[in-house]
Amino acid sequence: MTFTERIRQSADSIWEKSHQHPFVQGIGNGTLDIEAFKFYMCQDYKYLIEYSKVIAMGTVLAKDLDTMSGFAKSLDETLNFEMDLHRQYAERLGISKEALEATVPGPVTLAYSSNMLAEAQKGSLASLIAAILPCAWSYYEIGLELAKKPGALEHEQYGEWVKMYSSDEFGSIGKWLIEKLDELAKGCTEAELDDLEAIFLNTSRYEYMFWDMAYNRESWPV
Ligand SMILES: Cc1ncc(C[n+]2csc(CCO)c2C)c(N)n1
Repeated sequence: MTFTERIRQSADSIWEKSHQHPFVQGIGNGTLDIEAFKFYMCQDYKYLIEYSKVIAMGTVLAKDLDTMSGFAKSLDETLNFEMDLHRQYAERLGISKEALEATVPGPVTLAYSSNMLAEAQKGSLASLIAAILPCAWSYYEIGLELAKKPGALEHEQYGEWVKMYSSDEFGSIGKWLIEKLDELAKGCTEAELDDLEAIFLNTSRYEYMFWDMAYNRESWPV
């Protein structure tokens, strides 16, 4: 079993809860309240800004040009492709560019992005990848699952979302990160692997919490 197969297996019960979450299911069958989706889009936009900074740190921590180049490509894709989806949705849903950018990150968004940045700052590329891998990987898994549902890809509101996250482009980012982490894991001690697994599990939990936060449109209590 590869290292990423091992951590995917230990995160299975968390990922299953994300797959079954009413927000995710609602995107797939088209019943999600559009107000929850708008809330999600705005929070996710702020999240992706911080995610982009983590990816940029990947280029700094990379030990070879190929890896630097992979992170640079992923940075470009996040800022100019994935975030374009959000900008287009915002326009269509009547959210101005200013309002999108002025979104105040809620507690889960802030905790999640701060945790990724903190793991990246520990200075090892393996920790950084363990902290971001569930993002790319779980969205691709969810995208592929939802794309199988009748009508999901053609849905007036959520079809574009399902199309983007089930696309080969997104799949290949996840696969690239999986390969990198498996390569790096070969040089790690068992204690280091346990640390990486814990980082991966925490991000998996935050992914679940992000769906839940969006579904409940949760912001600061005071
Ligand atoms: C909370 C949250 N988690 C994951 C993603 C998806 N995602 C983030 S970065 C990336 C890979 C390349 O850009 C993917 C697929 C998201 N949008 N929001």
